Amino acid sequence: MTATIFIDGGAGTTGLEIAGRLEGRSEFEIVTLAEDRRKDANARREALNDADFVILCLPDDAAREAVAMITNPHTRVIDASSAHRVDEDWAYGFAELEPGQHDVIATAARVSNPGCYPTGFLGLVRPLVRTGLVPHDWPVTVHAVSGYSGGGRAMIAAFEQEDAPTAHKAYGLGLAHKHVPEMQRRARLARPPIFQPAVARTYRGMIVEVPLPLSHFPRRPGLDACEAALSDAYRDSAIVRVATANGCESVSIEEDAGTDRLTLRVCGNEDTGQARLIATLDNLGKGAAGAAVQNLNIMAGLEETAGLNL
Ligand SMILES: NC(=O)C1=CN([C@@H]2O[C@H](COP(=O)(O)OP(=O)(O)OC[C@H]3O[C@@H](n4cnc5c(N)ncnc54)[C@H](OP(=O)(O)O)[C@@H]3O)[C@@H](O)[C@H]2O)C=CC1
Ligand SMILES: CC(=O)N[C@@H](CCC(=O)OP(=O)(O)O)C(=O)O
Repeated sequence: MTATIFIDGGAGTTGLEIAGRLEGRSEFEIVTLAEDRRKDANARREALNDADFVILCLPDDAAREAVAMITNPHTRVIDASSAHRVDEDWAYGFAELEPGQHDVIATAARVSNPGCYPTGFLGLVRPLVRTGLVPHDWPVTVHAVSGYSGGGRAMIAAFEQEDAPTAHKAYGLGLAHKHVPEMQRRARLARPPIFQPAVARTYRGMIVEVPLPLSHFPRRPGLDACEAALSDAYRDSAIVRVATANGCESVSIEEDAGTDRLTLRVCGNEDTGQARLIATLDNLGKGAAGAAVQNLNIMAGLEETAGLNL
């Protein structure tokens, strides 16, 4: 049977990426609103309640508004925005993050996609906190650089104008980025991480880095122990990969651009006991549209990686 999908915000950056991944999939039929009706509340309400699956690719407020419009108990929702990422009534849509999370997503009516930065951060940190290699009350820091498509249509337009504003810009300087609560809660850390985001003049891709002074931790884990914990956590995943130490020469922001993968590296200096954990992903891939399609596959009982570019 064909399931109907309504992508609210389907004309935006993430919505178009999702539609591209669903093209040619006979299991799904995408419902689209004409350009002059795509922001019409009545048209949206009807589409939201008629669809088997709704994927929200909207700003946070519009995503909350869309959810409030849904009265059909059979409509299942995937929200790509940050509106519901720490809401306990929503399943967290990062299937590889915790044992059993795949099954939670499979039966959920409401699934919140993780943020792009938290995907890299949590992929690196959560297994190390879970296994006790990193103390849960450690004051973790995270530095990350994103391609400019991470800021949606407005940022794309700004970076693509003739006098593009900059090549590399640090932002979130007030340390109150909206991803911080998600990072803290989903990593199960006692303190909010210090998050230092930046955006670069490349369209897509990102690097997320977490430096760790391993020799200061009670268990003094080596780089090998950290890498082994990550390899073990993702041993069954075709999407999350752990690169071996020979991938520690250098890493580019484009490493996983154009794919739906998440690649993790444990680099650093064994002698000083300092680690540099590095995640690469596409902000529009595993950071948004790839994750949404993965969650849709899981919810629909289909092959998890169908339609993904690995
Ligand atoms: N870009 C990325 O890398 C990532 C994005 N996300 C999240 O996904 C969501 C979408 O982001 P993105 O695709 O980048 O943003 P865009 O700005 O590219 O797209 C948003 C779309 O939503 C439409 N829209 C806005 N308000 C309404 C409304 N009330 N009713 C119907 N449509 C509306 C916009 O139309 P118009 O342009 O005409 O206003 C636009 O087409 C955001 O919550 C974002 O945080 C998550 C992870 C990564
Ligand atoms: C470069 C850039 O501006 N990136 C966005 C995050 C993009 C993203 O992950 O969207 P969500 O917030 O829905 O997760 C930002 O920092 O707000």
